[in-house]
Amino acid sequence: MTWTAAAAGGTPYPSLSLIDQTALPHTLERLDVTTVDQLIDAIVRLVVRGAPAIGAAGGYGVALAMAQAEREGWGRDRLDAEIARVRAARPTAVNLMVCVDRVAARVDEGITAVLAEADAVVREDLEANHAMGAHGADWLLKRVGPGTDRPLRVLTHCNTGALATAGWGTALGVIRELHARGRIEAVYADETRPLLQGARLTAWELVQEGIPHYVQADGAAAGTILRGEVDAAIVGADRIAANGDTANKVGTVAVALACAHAGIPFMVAAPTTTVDLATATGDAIHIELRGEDEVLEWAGVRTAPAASRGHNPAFDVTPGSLVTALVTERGVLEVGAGELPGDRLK
Ligand SMILES: CSC[C@H]1O[C@H](OP(=O)(O)O)[C@H](O)[C@@H]1O
Repeated sequence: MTWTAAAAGGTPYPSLSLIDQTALPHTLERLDVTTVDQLIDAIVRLVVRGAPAIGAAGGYGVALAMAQAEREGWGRDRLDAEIARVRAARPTAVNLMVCVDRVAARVDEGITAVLAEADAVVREDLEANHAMGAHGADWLLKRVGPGTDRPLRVLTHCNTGALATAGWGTALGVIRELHARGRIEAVYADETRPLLQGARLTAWELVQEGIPHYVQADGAAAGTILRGEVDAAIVGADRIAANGDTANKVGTVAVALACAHAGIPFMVAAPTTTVDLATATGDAIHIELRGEDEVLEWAGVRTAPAASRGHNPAFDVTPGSLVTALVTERGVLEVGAGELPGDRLK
């Protein structure tokens, strides 16, 4: 995502340019937003998505609100209310709240300071992803096939790559690092119903990088794991509670349960901006319920009978006891073995 000041970009107003992830993998398009409403719509429609990416977009959203406030003559109360709307655009990924709060704290210093803080959020996330990739790869290579140089077969769920972050990725960042070290045999990418972030976005990123992979139905994941066809599962997170319970894309907890039964590592990779020590357990995490039509139709074509209702939680919570390894930019915690996020991660 890139910020363009009105003078520089030719747009009549300062704008935030976003890759439109709803158009991938077939077309690479950008959406330029200039208002708070347009940014919120882009977050809700998953034009921009992924916990760190919506956190970064939220940070720039503070600058967008300030520019709109100047154009439209808002007072400070209206500006604060509009920033709060950005903060609340999606409820589960704590990165959105953390990053908006961090950047909004500099509003009184003016838009240049706000943009500098939003840029810092992006820079730090990219640095965190590379650090996470190295920590995660180091841990996995010690744990799986120790003493051998055999490549790994890994499973991942949803999209946790450059599209979902400031770049490189979280779980997909670990996979990129393993590939760079010549240690990936194949990636099994869950398609990730209902919006297909895996089939559309993770597969697109893996193709860009030449990383061998298979797209599979979400329902195939447990069988793939129990048949011993993968060595580990690596997923992202949207909010990690103080006890290690982890909210992530719906379907993740099934992967964790299968890994536990098969005795293979279930790794969560997330920056410390995703750890929410103020939330004690996963029971307190607000799980976003999305529109019924996302599960009742595809590409605007109804797939279920007209009389059917849809149940569409966007996330589920994996108990910390099932998390073999939590990887952040600060290192690896073996949550399932009793190590907890706590202050060590802040
Ligand atoms: C790198 S965090 C990505 C995280 O966000 C995704 O959710 P969504 O596509 O709805 O934004 C999914 O839970 C991923 O693990």
